[in-house]
Amino acid sequence: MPKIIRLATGLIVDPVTRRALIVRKHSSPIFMQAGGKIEAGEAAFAALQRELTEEIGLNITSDNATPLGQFTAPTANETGHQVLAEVFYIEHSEPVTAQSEIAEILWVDPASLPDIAIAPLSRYQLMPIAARRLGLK
Ligand SMILES: Nc1nc2c([nH]c(=O)n2[C@@H]2O[C@H](COP(=O)(O)OP(=O)(O)OP(=O)(O)O)[C@@H](O)[C@H]2O)c(=O)[nH]1
Repeated sequence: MPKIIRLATGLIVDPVTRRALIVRKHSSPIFMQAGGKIEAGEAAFAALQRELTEEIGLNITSDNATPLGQFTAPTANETGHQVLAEVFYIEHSEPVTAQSEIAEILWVDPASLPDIAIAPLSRYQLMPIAARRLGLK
């Protein structure tokens, strides 16, 4: 049976520069959405608030995060497993800073991704949404 990992992730975009944010953790060579696992009994939005503060020092409220719904994709790091992600769209035009578990932050053109390893959820599902919403496609 494939394992399902429940995540809360942010599709964070800068509407001024028309770029989308992806991050890489020290533990992985693959770029992906900021966010992480939803803990038992935790609401998806609360999980995302906790993860974004921990990872990039970004504090979100329900006023600046719009739910996009649930998305599934193969996991980035473990073969044969799936992520089930609750995704929130967040417009943010201020600098963000990588906190302890994050090795790198990248603002990318979602319509023309750089030649780097990017998790399936980001590459095939969320970057196309960002590109459309930013008027790039
Ligand atoms: N955060 C995040 N994780 C993703 C994405 N796509 C994807 O396959 N994953 C996978 O989902 C899992 C999430 O783990 P995580 O390490 O981000 O979660 P976490 O912060 O709660 O980790 P922890 O268990 O070390 O506390 C990893 O296996 C990761 O590779 C994505 O876009 N964002």
